[in-house]
Amino acid sequence: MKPFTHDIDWHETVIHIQDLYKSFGDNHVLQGVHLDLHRGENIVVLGRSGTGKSVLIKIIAGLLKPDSGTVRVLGQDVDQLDTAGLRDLRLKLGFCFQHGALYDSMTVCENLAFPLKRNEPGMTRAERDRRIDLVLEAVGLAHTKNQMPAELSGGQRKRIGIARTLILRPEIMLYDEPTAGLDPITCTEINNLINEVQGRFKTSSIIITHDLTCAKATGDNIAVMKEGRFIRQGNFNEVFSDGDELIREFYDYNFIQ
Ligand SMILES: Nc1ncnc2c1ncn2[C@@H]1O[C@H](COP(=O)(O)OP(=O)(O)OP(=O)(O)O)[C@@H](O)[C@H]1O
Repeated sequence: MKPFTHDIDWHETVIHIQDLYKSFGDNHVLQGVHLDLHRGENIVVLGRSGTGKSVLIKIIAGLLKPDSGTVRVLGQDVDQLDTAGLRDLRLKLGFCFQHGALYDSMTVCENLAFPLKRNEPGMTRAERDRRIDLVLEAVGLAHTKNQMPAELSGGQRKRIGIARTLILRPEIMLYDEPTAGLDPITCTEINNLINEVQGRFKTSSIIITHDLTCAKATGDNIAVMKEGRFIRQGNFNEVFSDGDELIREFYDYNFIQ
């Protein structure tokens, strides 16, 4: 299990979700979700395909409206925010998409400069270069600065994707299947990087995954979603205690290190 992270501030909740419901017609996707993410904490959300993990993330980012319930992010009720408020909030949320979402026609450096130019137009070139060097060093890929994404391995692309998210200094990281499609050694490297980011940048994170090894390595807490709600929450050992029939299915399709 992940060693206890001492930097978690259990008194400060950065995401508070209560009694969250969301349906699409007869498809009742979220049916009473509760979740508290504390400052500095990594929560892993485990759930099979189609259980509503992406819908939950979209509601947190204000991209989808819930039918009912409370969604408070960094002290603000998301459904009370106007367009400008939502834009400001989203700048504090760092999305790490499954496929890295890099621009293939730009170098690594240009990929990292792009969000800065768009969101921090007043920044000088020297400041931008410093910020780029810092995040590249943080993900261990300073030497790839002038390379094209096509020249990188899958694991390196993931790392650059994480660097590009970090460059805007988000308070909360949202990782969508960070280890999907990677070999076991690269998975371990990405899990370690997620923990390094947590320690170094003091981010709080929601990590969506099907990968139990990733859950065990990165989660301070694990929340297991089934049929629209979290059926188990706690640290890895609490959630995956022996003989729990409800979550046994996760062991059936995972190899756990
Ligand atoms: N905009 C939408 N309109 C209608 N139905 C939607 C919409 N978005 C999601 N759904 C439905 O909500 C359910 C949950 O989808 P969601 O994408 O959140 O699943 P998931 O848990 O993220 O799955 P996966 O692990 O495969 O990404 C699915 O049945 C999906 O069809």
